[in-house]
Amino acid sequence: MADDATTAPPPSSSAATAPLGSSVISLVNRLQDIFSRVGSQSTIDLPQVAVVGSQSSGKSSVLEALVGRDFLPRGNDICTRRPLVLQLVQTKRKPDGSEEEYGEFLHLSGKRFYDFSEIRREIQAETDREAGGNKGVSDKQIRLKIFSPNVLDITLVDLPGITKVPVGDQPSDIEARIRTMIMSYIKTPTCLILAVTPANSDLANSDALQMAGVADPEGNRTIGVITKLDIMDRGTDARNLLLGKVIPLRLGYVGVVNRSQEDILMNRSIKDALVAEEKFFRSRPVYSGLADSCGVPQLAKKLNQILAQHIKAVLPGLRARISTSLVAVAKEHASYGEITESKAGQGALLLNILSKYSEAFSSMVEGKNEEMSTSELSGGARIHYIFQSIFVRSLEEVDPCEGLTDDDIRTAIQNATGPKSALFVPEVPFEVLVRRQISRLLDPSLQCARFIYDELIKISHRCMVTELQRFPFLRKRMDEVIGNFLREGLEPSENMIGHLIEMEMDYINTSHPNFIGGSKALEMAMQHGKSSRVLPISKPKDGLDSDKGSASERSVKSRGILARQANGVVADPGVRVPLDAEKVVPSGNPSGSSWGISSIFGGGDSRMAVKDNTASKPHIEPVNSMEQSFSMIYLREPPPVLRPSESNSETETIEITVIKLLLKSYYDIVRKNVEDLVPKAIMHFLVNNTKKELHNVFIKKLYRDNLFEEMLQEPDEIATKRKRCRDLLRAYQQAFKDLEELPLEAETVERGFSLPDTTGLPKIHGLPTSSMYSTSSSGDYYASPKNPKSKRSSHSGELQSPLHANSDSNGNGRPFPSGFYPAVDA
Ligand SMILES: Nc1nc2c(ncn2[C@@H]2O[C@H](COP(=O)(O)OP(=O)(O)OP(=O)(O)O)[C@@H](O)[C@H]2O)c(=O)[nH]1
Repeated sequence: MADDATTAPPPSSSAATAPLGSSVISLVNRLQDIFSRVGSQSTIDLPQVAVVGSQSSGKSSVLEALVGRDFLPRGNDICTRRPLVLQLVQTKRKPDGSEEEYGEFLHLSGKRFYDFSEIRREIQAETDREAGGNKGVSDKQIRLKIFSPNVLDITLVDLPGITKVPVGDQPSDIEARIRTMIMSYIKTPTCLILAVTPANSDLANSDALQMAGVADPEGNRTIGVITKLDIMDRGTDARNLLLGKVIPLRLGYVGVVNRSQEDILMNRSIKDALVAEEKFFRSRPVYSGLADSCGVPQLAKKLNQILAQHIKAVLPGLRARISTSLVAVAKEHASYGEITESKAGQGALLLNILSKYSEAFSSMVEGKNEEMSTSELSGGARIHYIFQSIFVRSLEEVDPCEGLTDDDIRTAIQNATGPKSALFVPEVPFEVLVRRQISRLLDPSLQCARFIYDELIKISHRCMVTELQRFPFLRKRMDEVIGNFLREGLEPSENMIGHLIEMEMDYINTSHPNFIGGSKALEMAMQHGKSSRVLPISKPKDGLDSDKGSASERSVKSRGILARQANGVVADPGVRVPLDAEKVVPSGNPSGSSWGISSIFGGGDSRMAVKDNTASKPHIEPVNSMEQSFSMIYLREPPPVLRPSESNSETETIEITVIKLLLKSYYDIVRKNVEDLVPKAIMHFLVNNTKKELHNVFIKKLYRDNLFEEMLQEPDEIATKRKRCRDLLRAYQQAFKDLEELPLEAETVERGFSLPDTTGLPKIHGLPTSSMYSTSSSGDYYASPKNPKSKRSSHSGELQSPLHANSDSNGNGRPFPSGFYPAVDA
């Protein structure tokens, strides 16, 4: 009975010899514990095991013996005709300690098979459904899961045997088909190959070894299994085969004796079969000294060692992963900081945050931020970009005469002369027009300040994002304070910009050394006029409007460029103004010492010269006034809206050109000033002032005893996160420590020692490892059990499976459920 078994002495040596389940299960369980503690779903992927061999070589029997269950259809007439993928899934023991083992097919998902003979029947039925009832073979898998707390999460694959001659419904190329199917499984580098060859056939003709040799030429994952040692020809034995003297195999061979067809018919249990197997080897002196190559438990041990080796190989990767996560969790934990209860502590914390924030703000503006982006411009670099690439460039692109048509200029000129016919190109229209153009600089300058303000707001949002996550109230208050402060800083910058533009508009400094001056402008306009007469189609380089160039051709070659016609009256083309402008206008610059509008045209002297000349201007009479009429003369009504004369005299063209030249020249001076001073004003009043004063402002507004509590208030969510993070951190630290110890354990398993603490099994001694997968052993597999007639060995049911652990996770010996391993009274 089950209880008897718990107290029973160690089982017979065959059952106790490092069963595949026990030692590796313990390792895997510890790993899974580690993963579950850190909340990770990941686990290690164990390699799958596939059995290959020719038909009826005993593949299913080997697999069954390893699993310890009767559930596969076996027999001379019953073949494996579809790949059976058998997934062993470890389940948790129930809280009351009882356990449940069952099978479930993928094609009947949800239906649990607690009776394993029913599983066998379903495999047969499902095979027939797909492959037909007459020996047909299909590569469509049957997927079966066995759930048990005593198994390892491992996948075993039972494959159809290789046949040469088609029988029943089998196609003519049956051999090639089966080989392709087998190869698709065993070529996977993580597949362990059990190459099964019956001892009563020639090893040199072994299909299993031939295929395994192709799939695994290095022999790193192939174990040779020799079955049917019991039915070899009398006088022959498999000693040389097992020693690898016939065909050497890196991982060696294991000879097994499975149940014969007769045993199956007589319902001989696996357990009895294993006992019989042990007896067989013990009774054959020829196999003495080959302990590690004989018997199903030895095969299980070999697999054990390979799995342990595999686990050991993946451990460094797992450790690296845990270590990476550990660092990330530690960082996150640090970001939540510690809870500060005392007033003094809170004050210090707040002060620290405010100072750090102000420093971070300055660093970002100055480009000294440690976490500077390499993918885009940020902080101060964006400010520079706004000044230079947006503001300055946009101003440079502005045409000083934009929005000013020749008509506008003409109107301005005519308006400025008032009721008189002006004698000169007046300064007034220039001033009016230049002011109008300067005023256009105000908007982009204010806009520039706004842009910088926006940038500073953005910078402020990027400061201490992670650190302030835990203090959303403080963050909100800080955002308010800095927002207000920046707005306050924007005002003086905008005022300053307003003043700068007003200053420029208020005093038009025509004595500026870079200003072209009236005389020069006139000279250039004259040259321009001349050249446009010579080359009427050529466009002036300076981009000045030359559309009146051809008009000047039509007009009289008046030299009286400074003389004005009456508004709206077409001058007599025959009348000449005997004024040589070149004489009037000095070619050099006007004396720089003379300030004021009057100096546009080169100072008092030239002005006088103009006056003198204009004094000799002849009286201009309209042509029609010469006609005498005796009838009443009616004047036509003046129109309500008067436009300037449409006449395009050369004089006017030159005047317009002069005005444009003056405008452009002066506008350039102002533009340079604005380009220079606006960024300076913004930097001074907004940017630098914020940098300098931010910390003080924070202290003034936020550092108040009565506000500490409120501002350092953490949302519940942060407290929860901190706690979760702390727990996780501890779990990771423990996991990391545990993982450091595991390779030693894996090594123990690999060497064939059972684990001292969890398996509850007797130790198997003396299994030196000569190579990676070496299984050479001096352990005496055949050592007689001390008490062969123990209660446990008297179970008439199936023997404890080598793939099953015989202990629970606490290391206490625990029998398998009586349902599966029924105990029969001795
Ligand atoms: N005497 C004896 N019979 C064995 C041994 N191994 C297998 N048999 C018998 O050989 C027959 C075929 O065994 P299976 O385990 O079904 O062989 P298989 O390789 O799975 O067969 P297929 O799936 O048809 O390829 C069965 O009757 C088994 O009882 C053995 O070691 N000794």
